[in-house]
Amino acid sequence: MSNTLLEHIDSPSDLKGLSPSQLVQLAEEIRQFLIESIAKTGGHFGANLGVVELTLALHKVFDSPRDRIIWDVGHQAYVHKILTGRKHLFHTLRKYRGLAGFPKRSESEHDAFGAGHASTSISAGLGMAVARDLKGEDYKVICVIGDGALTGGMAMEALNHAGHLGTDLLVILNDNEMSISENVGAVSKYLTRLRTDPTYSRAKAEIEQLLRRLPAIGDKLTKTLEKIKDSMRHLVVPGLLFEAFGFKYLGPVDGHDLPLLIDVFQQASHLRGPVLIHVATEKGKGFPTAENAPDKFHSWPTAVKLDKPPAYTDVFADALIELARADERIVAVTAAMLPGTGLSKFQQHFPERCFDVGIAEQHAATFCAGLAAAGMRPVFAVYSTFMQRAYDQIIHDVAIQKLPVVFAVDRAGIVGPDGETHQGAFDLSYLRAIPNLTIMMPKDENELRHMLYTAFQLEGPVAVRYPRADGVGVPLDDVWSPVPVGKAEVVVDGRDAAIFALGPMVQTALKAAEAARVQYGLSIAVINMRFVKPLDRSLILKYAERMPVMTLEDAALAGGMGSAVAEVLADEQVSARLLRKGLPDRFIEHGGRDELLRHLGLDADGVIKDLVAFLGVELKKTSDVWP
Ligand SMILES: Cc1ncc(C[n+]2csc(CCOP(=O)(O)OP(=O)(O)O)c2C)c(N)n1
Ligand SMILES: CC(=O)[C@@H](O)[C@H](O)COP(=O)(O)O
Ligand SMILES: [Mg+2]
Repeated sequence: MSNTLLEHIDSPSDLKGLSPSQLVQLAEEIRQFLIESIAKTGGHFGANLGVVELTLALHKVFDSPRDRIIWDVGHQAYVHKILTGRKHLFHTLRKYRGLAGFPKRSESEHDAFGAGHASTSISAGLGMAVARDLKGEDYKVICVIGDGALTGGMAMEALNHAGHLGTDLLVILNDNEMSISENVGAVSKYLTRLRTDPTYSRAKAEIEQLLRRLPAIGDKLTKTLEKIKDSMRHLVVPGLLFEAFGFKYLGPVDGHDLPLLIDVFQQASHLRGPVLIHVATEKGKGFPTAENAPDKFHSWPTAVKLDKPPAYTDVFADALIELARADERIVAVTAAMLPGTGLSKFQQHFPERCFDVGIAEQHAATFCAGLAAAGMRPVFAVYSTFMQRAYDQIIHDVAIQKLPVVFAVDRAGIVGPDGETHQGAFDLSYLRAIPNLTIMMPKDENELRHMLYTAFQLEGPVAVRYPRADGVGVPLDDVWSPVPVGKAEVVVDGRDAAIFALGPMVQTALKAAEAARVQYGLSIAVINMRFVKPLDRSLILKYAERMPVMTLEDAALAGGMGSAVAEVLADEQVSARLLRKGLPDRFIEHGGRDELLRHLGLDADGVIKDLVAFLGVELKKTSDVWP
């Protein structure tokens, strides 16, 4: 479809001259652009289709970048990026060195605040508003937050503080009644009532009756009255929750009626103090398949490859179902990530033993502590990056009390296209310091099953971490066998050097060791670490006292498994040669997982290069063959 208007939009100022009907046409062109582009690149889909009109109205009424527009989570900021001079980059969306999938201050002056994790926009916006006031500056701060992100406690903390300060702040609540799955919680129910409150519809009928009794009025006045009536909705059905927080509440407003949105945003721009506009939108708007299944189209669906090994997430879910069948104490908890963690499947089997708490990781962790304290065996399935939100709860509520909570840490290590905010880089570093915690990572999908089984046998908190990746295709045992706690596994013995590898890095180490044998005649031992806490200290010493040692992990070097090994050598006063390989001390940008691992030297080629350089001997390369 030729984008006649869209082709001429390179900055928000290009919107200023467009008529309401042209804006409506532009909305459709943008929708078509999104569908065609995301179908090719992948990425977040439903949320962006749902905010086409909202974003156009924002950039029509407000003056970015002078006025700050902050996107909560930021997965719905593609239209914002299209309107702010980046539409020509969309073929590089979430690709290495391409357009980021979330707002990024380094990418554009229009990206007022970076995002990726939910519920941060109001806090950030309030900070900017207070800075504006302190500096005597004059601009608007607008926070766009979804109904899902509003279930995050941080959003409530910020609403509370904003109401206390009373400064000028505009919050646009983009309510599509969806998180990734259907939204949950009392707030969500409240919002639905606001959208459908019978009080409103009764009052609306009374107003219509009154209008009908007025002397004949022109069509235009009726339309204007219609708009005023709709936007007067707040007088009839006040958003009591938001009014209690000190916000003026406007809405709910039809989030796909572009002229109405422009009217309401213009009205709101003259109001002082904190204002919340409740906008009702449809996730996936304009793409019927997504409208009918918004959870399936949160991200553009990836093609299912039938002949590939199962993903770690699926192996986890299937194993948990088997274990839960045998132990009714097992309950599963997620923070709004039912599909991503595989718990949707668990929920189908055990609906009464599966809890989606909303985007509330802190609550989820302590909710699990309470479940465990009362005799259940909870598992909190959570992405490594999102578990960062629950750090104090893991210490204060779970570990100090040595409660048997299993943390199924998915997306551990490099995740890829979601970039800096989502890489699961830090869980080893932040978990390892916590006493009473057991931390393990399987070398393949079969060992994941046994580790999960073992986790539920332990009388204390356990973290089992696994990557956003497919398994290696090993057969899955049909009997459980407990993994000996704190014991590593010698996969291949060797005499010239030893690679202590963690998780799927064991497969990488095996490839590198075999190549080193073929190309250089080296004999390299490969050890499957299995546990980062407790470590297999005796095995580490056995090798480190006899040969150079490399550690290999898909995790931050600072505080990771390699650091743990170094601590053992230091504690035991062993002067050994140790090379640690893992994620460097910087945030890792977006790109494909394997591509990023390659750039980081964490693929087999990178390992053998570093190993040869580390061993330092003039090695005679006998072959270029890669086994
Ligand atoms: C702290 C945190 N937990 C989980 C997620 C994963 N996540 C990304 S988008 C999303 C749902 C957001 O729902 P909403 O705010 O309503 O936005 P919508 O997609 O409906 O536009 C979730 C749970 C996240 N980004 N941050
Ligand atoms: C925006 C967000 O945080 C989620 O949508 C996340 O991108 C999902 O990641 P996965 O694709 O790994 O499930
Ligand atoms: Mg939503």
